[in-house]
Amino acid sequence: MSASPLDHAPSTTHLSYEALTLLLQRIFIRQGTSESVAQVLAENCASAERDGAHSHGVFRVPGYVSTLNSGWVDGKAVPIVEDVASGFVRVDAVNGFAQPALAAARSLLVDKARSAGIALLAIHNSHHFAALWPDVEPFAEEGLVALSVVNSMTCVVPHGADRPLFGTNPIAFAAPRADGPPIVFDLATSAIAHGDVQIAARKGERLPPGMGVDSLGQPTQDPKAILEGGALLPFGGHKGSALSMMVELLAAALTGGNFSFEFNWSDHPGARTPWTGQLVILIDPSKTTGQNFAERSQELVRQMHAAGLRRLPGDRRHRSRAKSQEIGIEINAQDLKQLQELAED
Ligand SMILES: NC(=O)C1=CN([C@@H]2O[C@H](COP(=O)(O)OP(=O)(O)OC[C@H]3O[C@@H](n4cnc5c(N)ncnc54)[C@H](OP(=O)(O)O)[C@@H]3O)[C@@H](O)[C@H]2O)C=CC1
Ligand SMILES: O=C(O)C1=NCCCC1
Repeated sequence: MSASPLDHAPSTTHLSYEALTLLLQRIFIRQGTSESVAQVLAENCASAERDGAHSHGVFRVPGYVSTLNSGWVDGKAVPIVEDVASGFVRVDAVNGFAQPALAAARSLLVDKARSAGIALLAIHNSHHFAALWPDVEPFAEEGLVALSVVNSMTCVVPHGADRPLFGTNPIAFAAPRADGPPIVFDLATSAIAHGDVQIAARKGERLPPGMGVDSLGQPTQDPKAILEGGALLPFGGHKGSALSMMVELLAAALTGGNFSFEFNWSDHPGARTPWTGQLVILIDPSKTTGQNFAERSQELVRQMHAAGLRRLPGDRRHRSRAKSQEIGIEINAQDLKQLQELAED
């Protein structure tokens, strides 16, 4: 059999952050979003891929596309920002994505945090399909402490319960420090993110023990059994379960958004984005003790390293970011072809 030219085609390729963002922008516009929404989603998705956050990078694009095509989310929604009180901002995302809602409220929120010392943003009627750290990291780069929570869709069995109720409900935190990038962590309150279960299923890999149960409620390491009628478990038993419950309360009950179990997308085949809420809290640390917070957080990091810690949350992302900036963002050639097709569809 003679060799096909494809036999020699590279299996991966590298794109600059700008080129990937432009490609993603074209896809989102092509699939029915406004230019401004496309820009926010494209930057978010390209940042995730650049930082090696693969469960929420280009892997998510087909899900965005099928959701937009299903009519479940409004890709052209214009968020309504309400200045409700000295430290409170409320946004109705009008059935659009959460990140454009955050972008619309951002400058008002930062002004309030700087003047009152603390400010709270409650977003409802919103869809979040992404990693949460891009929502908080930029605030810490401006010297603010930021905390955000978002709830997702029912797929996690609360500790001690018989059936799924909670979402995978991530918590993201960012704080400035003196001699380095902000300290950032961003974690699902489930034992594993739903996206990582999908990726494992696609690759035919088994999961570590303790991540989920099958349709009979029995422990399983088979990602397909979790996705097809099974469910995830919270991380850390009752502790992760309590945090997940807190996320439901803060991201949904407090904002006016849906709990993870409250929306029904069955009339929209292809819909993948949870229709929930998001809370963001900003604190201006200069208003609290008068001490230099960034020096204090740097001291904590110094002591953690002195205690033998080799990896801070966020270190892996920053290594991936630095590599991507040097050689470009690595994209699987098949994925790139699919993205190009979606941009021209
Ligand atoms: N929109 C939504 O509804 C949802 C989004 N998600 C997203 O899924 C993503 C993945 O979540 P999850 O799987 O829980 O994340 P991980 O378990 O991979 O990582 C959680 C955090 O811990 C850090 N970390 C991981 N391993 C170590 C280690 N060995 N030492 C020190 N720090 C470590 C990570 O830093 P680093 O990044 O540097 O590895 C990260 O900040 C998140 O971005 C989350 O926002 C999840 C659920 C729902
Ligand atoms: O990975 C997850 O878990 C989720 N990510 C995006 C929104 C749905 C849940």
